[in-house]
Amino acid sequence: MGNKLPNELLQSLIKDFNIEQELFEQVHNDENQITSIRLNTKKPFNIFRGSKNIPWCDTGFYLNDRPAFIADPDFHAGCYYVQEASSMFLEQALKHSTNLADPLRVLDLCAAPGGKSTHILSLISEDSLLVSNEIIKTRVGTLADNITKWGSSNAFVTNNDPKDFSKLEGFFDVMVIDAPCSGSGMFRKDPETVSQWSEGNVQLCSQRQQRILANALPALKEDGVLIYSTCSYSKEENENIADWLIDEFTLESIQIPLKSEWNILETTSEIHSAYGYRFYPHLLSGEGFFLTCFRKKKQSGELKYPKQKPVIAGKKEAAILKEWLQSPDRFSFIQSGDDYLAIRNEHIDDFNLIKSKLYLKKAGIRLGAIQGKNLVPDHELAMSQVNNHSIQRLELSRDEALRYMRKDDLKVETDLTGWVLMCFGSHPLGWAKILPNRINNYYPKNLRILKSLQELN
Ligand SMILES: C[S@@+](CC[C@H](N)C(=O)[O-])C[C@H]1O[C@@H](n2cnc3c(N)ncnc32)[C@H](O)[C@@H]1O
Repeated sequence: MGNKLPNELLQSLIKDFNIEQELFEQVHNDENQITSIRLNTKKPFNIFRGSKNIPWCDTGFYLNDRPAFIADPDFHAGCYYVQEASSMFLEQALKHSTNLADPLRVLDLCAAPGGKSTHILSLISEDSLLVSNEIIKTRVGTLADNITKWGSSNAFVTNNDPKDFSKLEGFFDVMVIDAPCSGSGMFRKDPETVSQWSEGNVQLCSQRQQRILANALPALKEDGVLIYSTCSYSKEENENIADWLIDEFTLESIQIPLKSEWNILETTSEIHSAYGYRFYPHLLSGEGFFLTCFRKKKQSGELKYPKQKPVIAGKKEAAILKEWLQSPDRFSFIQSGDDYLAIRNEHIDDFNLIKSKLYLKKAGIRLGAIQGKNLVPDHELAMSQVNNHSIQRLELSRDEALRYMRKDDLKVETDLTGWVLMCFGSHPLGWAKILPNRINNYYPKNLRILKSLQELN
């Protein structure tokens, strides 16, 4: 049984949005949890039996029950992302506001742990760039790990305050701001949070949302698209923010076509009739969510690129690095400390610019360090969608895959020696160096599965 919902919130939802109180309260006492995942089309796998498509997301699926994801090697290989269904509506907003075939610069400003970022990466073209930012240092590592697992080569991960983005005036074509909020939309999933809700906190969140938006908006181009979302039901964090945005900035509201059977509610804000989209758990299979979308109508200042170029790998090093990529000519090799990064050629100037203005945690694909004439390959290269198909691969059973990711002693019959991609269902999990008498396991320590095999089975 969930906690009683805050009366002030209920009353405002009845008054402003005419919600059916009884059904809304009932669904918050329902103990059946919805589990949904989004597939990585670049890493196909046998999806769980009985999964049903989420109508507003081509790659989103509801699962019949909640499997132990940690015990599923496909999960660790980056074949899917476990994500709340309502928030996958981002796909409709992107499809209807932009041309996804164009090379776009996209900013996901409040990105950890990476649900929206991995979704964006599945939707944009390979020559588009995603800058995925998280302000909180302790959350940016998980964000980078999730993007590494997804395997895309066109993402940069930054760890900056939204105000730092004012240095990138007019840079982005699309800005996704999934803002920190009072979280009422998660009351059903996480009843513990009900007791933390207060009207005062809603006000604080609304002020913080305005600060974040005001700081970030200069970095959006003229005609660029802003997508703003929260997991709150409060009008102060949703429709009122839309009105405030139109008052403060020259923005035009974008309507997103809906199918009536989706049961998503279109709202309009009080002052400027900006469109908003509300998700209620008693009306659809998903948690509480709000999204609104705008086009910027005002010219931003012009951005100057720094003259200094990054350090490009020498010919000898490049020759070594090229061997590890499927289409090496699409990439430039950049030295970063002892390591080399593969950055898509079309993103080199952006890499240079962003590196000079922001704290860049990850960019492109980290290939590894060169020792003597050989590369010691990095985990990012193992997980990437662009590694060379001719790299040696060893297919593991589920049990072997779990042992490998636990970093247990592994004995597998194989004639392979040297660097090998340890795979499950043909998707790499990480590296091993196979010697005639033993296997050196290079699965990253920080990702190691800590549960015992018994607990995993
Ligand atoms: C709703 S969560 C983002 C979820 C993420 N977009 C996803 O889909 O996985 C909001 C994020 O905003 C970050 N955040 C908190 N305070 C912030 C601030 N003042 N400015 C920018 N981001 C902030 C939080 O750390 C959190 O990662």
